[in-house]
Amino acid sequence: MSTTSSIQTIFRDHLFAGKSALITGGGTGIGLRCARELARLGAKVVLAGRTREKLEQAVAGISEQGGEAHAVVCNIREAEDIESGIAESIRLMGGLDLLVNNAGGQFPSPAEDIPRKGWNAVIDTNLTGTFFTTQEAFRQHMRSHGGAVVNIIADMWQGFPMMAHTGAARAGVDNLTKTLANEWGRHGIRINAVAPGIIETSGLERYDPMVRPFIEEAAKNNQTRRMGTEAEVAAAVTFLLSPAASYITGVTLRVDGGQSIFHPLCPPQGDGKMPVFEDTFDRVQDGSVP
Ligand SMILES: CCCCC/C=C/C(=O)SCCNC(=O)CCNC(=O)[C@H](O)C(C)(C)COP(=O)(O)OP(=O)(O)OC[C@H]1O[C@@H](n2cnc3c(N)ncnc32)[C@H](O)[C@@H]1OP(=O)(O)O
Ligand SMILES: NC(=O)C1=CN([C@@H]2O[C@H](COP(=O)(O)OP(=O)(O)OC[C@H]3O[C@@H](n4cnc5c(N)ncnc54)[C@H](OP(=O)(O)O)[C@@H]3O)[C@@H](O)[C@H]2O)C=CC1
Repeated sequence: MSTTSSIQTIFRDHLFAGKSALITGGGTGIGLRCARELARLGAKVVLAGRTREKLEQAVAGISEQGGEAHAVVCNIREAEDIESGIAESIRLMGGLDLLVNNAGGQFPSPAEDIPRKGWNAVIDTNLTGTFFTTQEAFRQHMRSHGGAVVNIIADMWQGFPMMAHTGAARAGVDNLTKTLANEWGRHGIRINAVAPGIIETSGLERYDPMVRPFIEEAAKNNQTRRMGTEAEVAAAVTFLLSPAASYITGVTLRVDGGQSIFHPLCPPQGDGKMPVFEDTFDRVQDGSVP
């Protein structure tokens, strides 16, 4: 079974024909899933990240299925990388209509133990990197051509215990989403965000395995009683980038099964009756469906 042909999408063929999309952190996980869907719908895509090998593998998968994809090595913690990465993306695709600020990460730690270098790494990636990537996209292309941006943040609405750094950074991006939507609407630019709950991705595997039981327990605290899928996040991103969202800017869409509305008077119960939206490809690969 193929990678892009088997993805679940509710969107029509050629929806993004003629459009150019840059997805940071596009080599893996949520970013790659968004890139696959955008390419499947006709967009040219650039996948940006720090690891060339991962990017090239992802590009090959999309290209095999007839999508147009390119890899751009770019560390969003480095100003020069952002400037040259955006320029290279525009050169490769002939424009930059859509930007998904998905690159990010953090490590679990009690607040009292977070070292300054670790704090700075997380803020530089998730807040500062997101801001300057967006600013550079604006300066080099979107100011004169318009566009649509989606920022990926997180469920930090009640704070983010054990991840104070990323909670602060993502709350900053939520606010930036509103500021930039106000400042740049006059240039024909829409800016929205998606706040995932706990999503089963390659990213979770990068944490110490000792953390996994806590993540699995936490993932039951929503009305679906499970983790979300990459397809469920990508569907929200694709919608916000699409013309169907042409009257939506400055909002954050929560894709968390209701995790962020947890209420102690009515905690989630039962086995989870809501159907999942996912790619059969993922389960075929891991052997869980025949
Ligand atoms: C209930 C759970 C919900 C979870 C919801 C969210 C899930 C996700 O977002 S998963 C997707 C993202 N993936 C990740 O977050 C995992 C990857 N994380 C990282 O790569 C790191 O944590 C990073 C964000 C700090 C980036 O690392 P890197 O670029 O490699 O940065 P440095 O090596 O320069 O590290 C700088 C500095 O950061 C401190 N540090 C890094 N990791 C840890 C750690 N595990 N524990 C404590 N401190 C850490 C440390 O100070 C590092 O400096 P040095 O000690 O000099 O290396
Ligand atoms: N999975 C989840 O439960 C949740 C995830 N999120 C967020 O969603 C986004 C995607 O995560 P997910 O797909 O799960 O995990 P991944 O770890 O698979 O994705 C993160 C991507 O970001 C890239 N990246 C990290 N740092 C940088 C950097 N400095 N410059 C450029 N690229 C970078 C990584 O590639 P490389 O290391 O090669 O650069 C990787 O491709 C992240 O922002 C994550 O924090 C939010 C809430 C929940």
